[in-house]
Amino acid sequence: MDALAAKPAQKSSISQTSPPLPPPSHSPQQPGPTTAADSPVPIVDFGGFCRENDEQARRKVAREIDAALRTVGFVYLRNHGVPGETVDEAFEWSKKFFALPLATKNLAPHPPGGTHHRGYSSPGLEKVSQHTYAASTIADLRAAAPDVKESFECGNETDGAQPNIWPPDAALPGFRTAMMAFFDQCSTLVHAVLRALALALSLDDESALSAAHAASAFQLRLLHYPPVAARALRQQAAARIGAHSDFGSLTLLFQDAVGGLEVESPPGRYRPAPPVDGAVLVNVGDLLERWSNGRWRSTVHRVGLPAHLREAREREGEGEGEGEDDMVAPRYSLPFFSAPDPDTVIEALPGCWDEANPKKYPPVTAAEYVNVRMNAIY
Ligand SMILES: O=C(O)CCC(=O)C(=O)O
Ligand SMILES: [Fe+2]
Repeated sequence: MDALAAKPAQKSSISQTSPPLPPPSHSPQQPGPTTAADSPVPIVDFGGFCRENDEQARRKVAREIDAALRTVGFVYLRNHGVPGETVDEAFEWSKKFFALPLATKNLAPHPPGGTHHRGYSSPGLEKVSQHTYAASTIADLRAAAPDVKESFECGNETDGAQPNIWPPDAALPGFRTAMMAFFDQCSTLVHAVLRALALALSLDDESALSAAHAASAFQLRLLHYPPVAARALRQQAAARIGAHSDFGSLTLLFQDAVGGLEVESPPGRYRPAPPVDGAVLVNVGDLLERWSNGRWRSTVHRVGLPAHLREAREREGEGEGEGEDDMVAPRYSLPFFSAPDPDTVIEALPGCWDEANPKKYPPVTAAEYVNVRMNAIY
């Protein structure tokens, strides 16, 4: 199947007869319990959504996720259904992959350009940015503050538009099978969260959003941020991942214990989104923000100095202090990006617009939008 081949764009037939669910009883400005003292990201127990016969519990979860995505654009889900051992194993495989010699990793090279996003990218190949720049500008940005990371991308084995690029099986036997098993678990979770979002909007068909992702042409990314001098991150001579928003609909993020992820919420202020034991972080991408007519926020985020190191520094004052030359521990994370099927026309969903709140964005197909963004980062 050629998922990105130009099929005629199909009009969305997603419909809704009742208004979206009302927000939860706590104010949307304070959408529920959060984790670190200064983290704005709420924690929701997703287990209730999986209780098929408990409509009240399912609606409560849908309302809580809706409230979090409307305010912060990020939410932690507990009891998300991806077994803890599976997540741990995925991290182990990622560590084994990145521990291979560079020459072996380069046997699965990421192709040049941004349209075939698979395989291994060595440190410095990708510079994530929020905007579409000319190639020379991207080169300048990279030289000024390189993203100190390496990555491996893989997708659905059925995605003919972007075939996977694996290292030879003998280099890491079992890697491919394990990655695809993890991929399937993550896909299942994305489809479940999409059902919760459809319920939040009171769409007639709870599977309408999930159905618009029927091809599951998603992307699993293994990320390794090697140790880096705290000073370089502080002085912005290097970045782990620069400030950006994601392109697609929903991103799942599993992170190790190191920390350093920050979300820009409220606008103009970065606050931590630290690892939460047993929870997955879920965030909205640009296409879902457009599709929801801005109801759900695609929030800018970045990875830099872990909060405890920044706090220590603040306590020491701004001068050259102890720990200035410290190395920040290596960090591993596993983002999983979903996007609607390429020919899906992204325009305001029912329940997300009316006369008082008209459609904000012109329609665009998922493929058109993602291609513009992808070409800006390689
Ligand atoms: O490594 C992380 O925690 C974040 C990664 C991320 O934001 C991305 O790959 O888009
Ligand atoms: Fe991201």
